[in-house]
Amino acid sequence: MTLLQNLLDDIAVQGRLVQETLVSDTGHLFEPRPWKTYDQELPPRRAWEASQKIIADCEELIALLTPTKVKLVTECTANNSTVGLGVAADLKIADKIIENGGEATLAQLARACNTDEHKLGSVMHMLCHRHIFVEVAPDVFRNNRHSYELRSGTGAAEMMLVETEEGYKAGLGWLPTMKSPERMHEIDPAKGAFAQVFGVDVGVLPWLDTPEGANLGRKFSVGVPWLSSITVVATRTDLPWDAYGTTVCDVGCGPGSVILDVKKKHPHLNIVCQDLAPMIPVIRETFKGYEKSMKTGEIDIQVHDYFTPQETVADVYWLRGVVRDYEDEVSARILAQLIPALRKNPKAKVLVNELIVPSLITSPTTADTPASRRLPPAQSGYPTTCHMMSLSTMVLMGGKERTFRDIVKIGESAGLKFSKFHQFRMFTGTVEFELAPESQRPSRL
Ligand SMILES: C[S@@+](CC[C@H](N)C(=O)[O-])C[C@H]1O[C@@H](n2cnc3c(N)ncnc32)[C@H](O)[C@@H]1O
Repeated sequence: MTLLQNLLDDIAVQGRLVQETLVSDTGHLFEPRPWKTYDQELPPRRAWEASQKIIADCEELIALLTPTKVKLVTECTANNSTVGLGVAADLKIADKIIENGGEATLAQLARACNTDEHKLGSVMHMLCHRHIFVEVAPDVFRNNRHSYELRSGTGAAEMMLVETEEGYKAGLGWLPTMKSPERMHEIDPAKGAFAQVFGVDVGVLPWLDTPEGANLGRKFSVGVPWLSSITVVATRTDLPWDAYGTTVCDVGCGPGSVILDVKKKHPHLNIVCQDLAPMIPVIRETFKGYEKSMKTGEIDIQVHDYFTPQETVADVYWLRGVVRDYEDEVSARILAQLIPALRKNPKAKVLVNELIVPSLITSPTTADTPASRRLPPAQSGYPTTCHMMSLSTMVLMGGKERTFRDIVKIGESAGLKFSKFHQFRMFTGTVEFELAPESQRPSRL
């Protein structure tokens, strides 16, 4: 069978599976409201897996049915999708449609935005083709499920603007960084694409505190919580939090909001939040209202440098977005610092939560096999989004996004043993480790 036949057949099979699982809950792209199952909760695992296969196969089908020159032109002009989304976010098109009673003509929108009607039309028509907004009659627009999220108050528009403004600009520094003999191997954000383009010698985070960075800082403060909210449902749902024991230690916890969300869903858990001293007031702010739990020890906030031996004995050590900031040997040093505590509780698990960069291997014998059947199971969902996110975080924040195998290698060199991969119904995932037997640990540990 040809690739075309295989793709069409598989899409039909997986499509039936999604329909059978969701029954009458079939979603929409027209109404200005979320599809609860996919946008606010998580679809049943069976439906999610079938959806992933359909997405992978549809992407491959589109590549197959697109002439080469059209494919390349589409890819090299895809930045204009970013340009258009930036326009919609900045001009608050979603709000203007809502304020106009849920529907607006192009002329009304152009007037309300004080801009050129033809230019705005080019953006709106392009976005409608990408299923963000819907054109219900010639030059008459409404919000659909995706554009509705861009309304004020959600944080989505601010996150879009981080990427469509500073992220977009910083992207131009990626290739020069890759070609620079001095900086090509650097993961330090102060030497990365962002710093190159903005002409600074600091990473993006310290830059937020400068007068020039204040506007990005404002967008970050609203947009990043929105971004975190995407992964939080899978974080609290797609790990067997009830099976690990009673104490979770969040190492390098940041504001602590992620682990608080886990605690809310699994109230029996005691949580220990660890970060450096400057973060403690921020963590305390997150846990305002939980003073009683802090008194009983159910919630403990600790100053801890993760480059020093772990003293808190817990059942799970949760590290989210920590190892991505460092080179392999430094990441391994952080994980190895857990060993003294793991020795005291050898059943404890170490959970490394990151973007798990996907791969799509096509060998000569699988050239006609649909993409969905070639996707390895131990990697993030939404592979295309994961790749985009992975590049965008490295462009803006530096660091190193890794594959499943890369992360397992780091764990093993830290004296841990891989125990399980947890595929989240999301573009992040978790690699679970435990203490390796003494004989399998590197001799220095
Ligand atoms: C990328 S953030 C991740 C935060 C959090 N885990 C999350 O997912 O939102 C890394 C965190 O590690 C903290 N950190 C940096 N160096 C540290 C160190 N040596 N010891 C402990 N925490 C550290 C930072 O303050 C920051 O909160």
